[in-house]
Amino acid sequence: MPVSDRELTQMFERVLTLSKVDKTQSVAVLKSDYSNPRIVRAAMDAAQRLGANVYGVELPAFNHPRAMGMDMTAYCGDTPLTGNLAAQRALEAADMIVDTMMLLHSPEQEQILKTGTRILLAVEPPEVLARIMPTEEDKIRVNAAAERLKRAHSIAVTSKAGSDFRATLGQYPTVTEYGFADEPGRWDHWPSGFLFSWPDEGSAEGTLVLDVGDILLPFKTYVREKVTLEIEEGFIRRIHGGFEAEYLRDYMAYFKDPEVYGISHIGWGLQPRAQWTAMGLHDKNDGMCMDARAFYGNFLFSTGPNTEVGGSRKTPCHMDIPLRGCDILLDGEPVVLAGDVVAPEASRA
Ligand SMILES: O=c1ccc(O)c[nH]1
Ligand SMILES: [Fe+2]
Repeated sequence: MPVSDRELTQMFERVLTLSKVDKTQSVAVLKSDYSNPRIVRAAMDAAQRLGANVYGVELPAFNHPRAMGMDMTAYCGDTPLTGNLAAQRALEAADMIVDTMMLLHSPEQEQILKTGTRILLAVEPPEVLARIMPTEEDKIRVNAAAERLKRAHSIAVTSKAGSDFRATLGQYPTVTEYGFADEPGRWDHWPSGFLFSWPDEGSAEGTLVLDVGDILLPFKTYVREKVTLEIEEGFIRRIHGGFEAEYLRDYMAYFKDPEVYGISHIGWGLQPRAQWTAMGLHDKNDGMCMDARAFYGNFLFSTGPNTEVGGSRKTPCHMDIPLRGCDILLDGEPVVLAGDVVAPEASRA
């Protein structure tokens, strides 16, 4: 249901407080032509009400002629910040950035975070921001799961639909998303509530079956007939099934870049307030549908870039694909069984 501007400002005050914004801090609000002006204004007002030094950085929109669709995750890597070193310096000067235009999966985001600046992404509709307000409990649960993922050497994912996927882990860090950026150099996304890492390069193997009801982002579609992905040495080698398989093959082939078939972040959802059904109640241009990435007990895998963790795969095509009903085992020990979180106990809602 609609959220008032006053409520949106109060929500930002809460989330910026969780992000340790106070009168000792400087906050840059990063925006572009397509930013939601209500979110920009609420972030500026809230940061100022918390006593921070606030400033705006506005970048002309970046349009790549080959990008399709309005979802900001559909074309990754180059952003309105790419090549604008003066603006990047202005952003690095801040203690914290509220990003209303999406730097995610860009090398510039990594460079900014390395200076100790915190970044909070906030691009979802205000109604979604309200329904999935971050809490300290979310952070405790996600971090409990991260303690387990950090020490995992292998992941195996199976499902009744026929998924039988494995990879080794350890080459890349564990990334947590709990909805506020409270530590130096931390990136987070409001709303969220999940965690992931990347498979060791070349180690992802097996089959992932998208069953009826699983989700394809940024298409924002629920799968209606099974799609089977065959993965060898870290890359998707074959995609077969019916219409959705053909659509996915055609979309990925459009980028004419072999790196689009690389497996990107893999992890699982821990947000009970995110709903599998929410995507069906929104238009395709209503944000990027974080409900689908964060819903409790999903197995979220993705394809394409690994720049977020210093990898060299900077391909613009990024698919986020959450599956339901999977078993996820780390070093042979279950964390999710049949789409329900079973361990660690402190991560269960
Ligand atoms: O929060 C996000 C959003 C998109 C993505 O690819 C990862 N995490
Ligand atoms: Fe992703």
